[in-house]
Amino acid sequence: MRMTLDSICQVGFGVSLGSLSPELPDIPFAKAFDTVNEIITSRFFNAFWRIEKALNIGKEKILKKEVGVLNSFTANIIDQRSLELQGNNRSKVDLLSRFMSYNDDEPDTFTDKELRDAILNFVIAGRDTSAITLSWFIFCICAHPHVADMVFEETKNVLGLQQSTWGYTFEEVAKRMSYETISTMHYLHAALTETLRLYPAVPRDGKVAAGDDTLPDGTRVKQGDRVSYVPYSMGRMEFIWGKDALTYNPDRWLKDGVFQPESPFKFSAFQAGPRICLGRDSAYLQMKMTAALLLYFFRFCIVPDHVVRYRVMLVMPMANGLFVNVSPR
Ligand code: HEM
Repeated sequence: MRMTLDSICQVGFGVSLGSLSPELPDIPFAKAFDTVNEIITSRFFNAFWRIEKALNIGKEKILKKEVGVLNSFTANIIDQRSLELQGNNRSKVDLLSRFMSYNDDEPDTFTDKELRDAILNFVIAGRDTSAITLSWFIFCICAHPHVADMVFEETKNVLGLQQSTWGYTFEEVAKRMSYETISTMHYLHAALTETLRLYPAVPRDGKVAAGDDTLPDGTRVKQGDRVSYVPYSMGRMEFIWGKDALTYNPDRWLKDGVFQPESPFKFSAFQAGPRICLGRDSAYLQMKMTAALLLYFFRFCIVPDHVVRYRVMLVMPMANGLFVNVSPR
């Protein structure tokens, strides 16, 4: 979570949070973000949240305070960036700067509130999803150590490294990674995709019908009806994936060693259609770089008796975290 938070803050709005620095500092923004996420999810199970909100009591009181922390964090970034842009400092290439540059051509294209929502949207879209997927990936390779060995071999071959990892630093290996080298790591791509099939970071996604419609199977939907699709269930259905639907098998995605994508209407972890995840390629890039580095240098093994369970939220984290023993290769 710290790594993906630092990464999305840098790419999204050019801010270096440093939450992954060696002392692992408490970041108030990250804490507030988690609390807000959790309380908003709990509203689904609490019929009285509107009353609590009106009276400013219980969790709703905490929510109000933590939303204040998020708002002042984002307001500071927007103010700072406005000053830089007024001073004609256009060196930043982050997403927020790009949104704000639209206001140059047409003032007020985006209000500060819309910019704030864009920032938070990128954090929620980019932080938990990739971090959770990497946790489930480590879980899967612990259960299937031959997959970790295959990723090690692929990383070694694609990046031109030696069998023995001792001669290299993390930085040296990371520097050999580029769009080109990463895009030829087909086995790792398959192993991550297989993880998302069985453990989709967004396990269920709800929609509200904008108008009356009929689904392909003839089901009538009225305007305002809620419809959900459930990638978690779809990823485990035998009639979609075959008899071995419950088996973790990256090879199902490969033909002659080359990754074969499936229709997003079959593999729905990133949604499908015009509103498909905008960050999919960026997520794969980040997850592949991280996974390749980790599996090149280390072996992972789940701590004996540690119970791994999912937790039902908007995303699908592990209820008790993932405790692993890590040893050098
Ligand atoms: C494993 C990682 C990821 C998964 C599984 C994932 C999944 C999804 C899903 C299911 C949606 C559709 C949500 C909905 O409309 O109901 C979505 C939308 C979106 N995602 Fe991702 N995502 C991931 C990573 C990222 C990253 C890293 C970013 C940003 C850099 C990102 C940016 C977005 C954005 C902006 C949307 C909204 C697109 C739109 O509404 O047009 N995602 N993602």
